[in-house]
Amino acid sequence: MAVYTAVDPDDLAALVARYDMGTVLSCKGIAEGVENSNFLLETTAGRFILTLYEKRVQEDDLPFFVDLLAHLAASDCPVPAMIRDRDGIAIQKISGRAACIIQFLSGISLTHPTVGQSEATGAALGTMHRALENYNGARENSMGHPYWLSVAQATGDLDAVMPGLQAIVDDELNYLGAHWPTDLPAHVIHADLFPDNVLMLGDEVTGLIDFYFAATDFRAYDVAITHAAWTFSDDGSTCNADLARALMRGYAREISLSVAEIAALPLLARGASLRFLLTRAHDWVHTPADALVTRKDPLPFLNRLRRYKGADAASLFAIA
Ligand SMILES: Nc1ncnc2c1ncn2[C@@H]1O[C@H](COP(=O)(O)OP(=O)(O)O)[C@@H](O)[C@H]1O
Ligand SMILES: N[C@@H](CCOP(=O)(O)O)C(=O)O
Repeated sequence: MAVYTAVDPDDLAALVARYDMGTVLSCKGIAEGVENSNFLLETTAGRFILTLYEKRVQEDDLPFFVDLLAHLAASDCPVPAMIRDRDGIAIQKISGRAACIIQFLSGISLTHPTVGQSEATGAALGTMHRALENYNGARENSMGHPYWLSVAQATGDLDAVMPGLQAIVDDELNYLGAHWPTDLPAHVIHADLFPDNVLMLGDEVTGLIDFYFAATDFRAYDVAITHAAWTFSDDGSTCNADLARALMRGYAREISLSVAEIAALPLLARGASLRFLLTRAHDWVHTPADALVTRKDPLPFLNRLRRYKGADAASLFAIA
């Protein structure tokens, strides 16, 4: 369960009173997620999500996220609104944290997607990218190479996760630093489209959520992240070719990646694997003992990294 910060009932009642959403009936911590504190808030007007922003979300970035979600909703993407109070304010404060009340979307967070769900998600990612091609907003990727370096330089953390991990990560950082592309098509991307951030009913995508890592980066990097997140066994050792083809097929219905983008996918997927390996490794060592959260195992992303380094990695991105 991800609840790092508790909410006082009187403070919550005062917050809800700022909105036209009746009065509080219940507010329960949500089991999924690792980044922010999330609550299912029920009022006499319905269900909402209350999110308190924790360490990796900067308060200054919140207006960008409010605008991004409004842009995507206006482009018919199934994203939740960050709801404004009677004074037009979406970004609030509670328990000393920046917080938002967010539209509740129906659908189920997936753990083990089917081929049909993978294809639908590829298409939803492509539709979202088309909606973002001409979006004016921009945000530097706070989870990009400088962040990777900062985690790798935190003495002892990586070898505390697994002896020898530091050397593997250092080698990979050197390789990716020397070979990372510079001129692929870029715009704001989701950058964390894991199965638990896609709500689905059957094969229909009913919600794309959790945009708090959204940033300006290569669209093909978003495809690589989604590939890494959706198409592997739990331990990260095996890529399921059916899920991978379905994801790529769905995306290709909406966007034709260029030859250069397709060629870059294995390398970008190595970067994606390193990014989640490093954030998970950092959290493995540093998550407070009293936080109500289930830490995520970093090592399945080391296994993905190994798979994407394989000589046949390009075949993992085939469409048919
Ligand atoms: N707008 C929403 N509608 C319905 N459920 C949501 C919504 N936002 C979050 N959730 C639920 O809360 C869980 C955690 O949210 P998420 O944003 O992924 O957390 P974190 O910010 O920690 O990454 C999701 O897996 C989902 O079950
Ligand atoms: N998706 C990332 C970290 C964020 O997880 P979330 O469940 O809070 O969206 C990972 O799996 O490492």
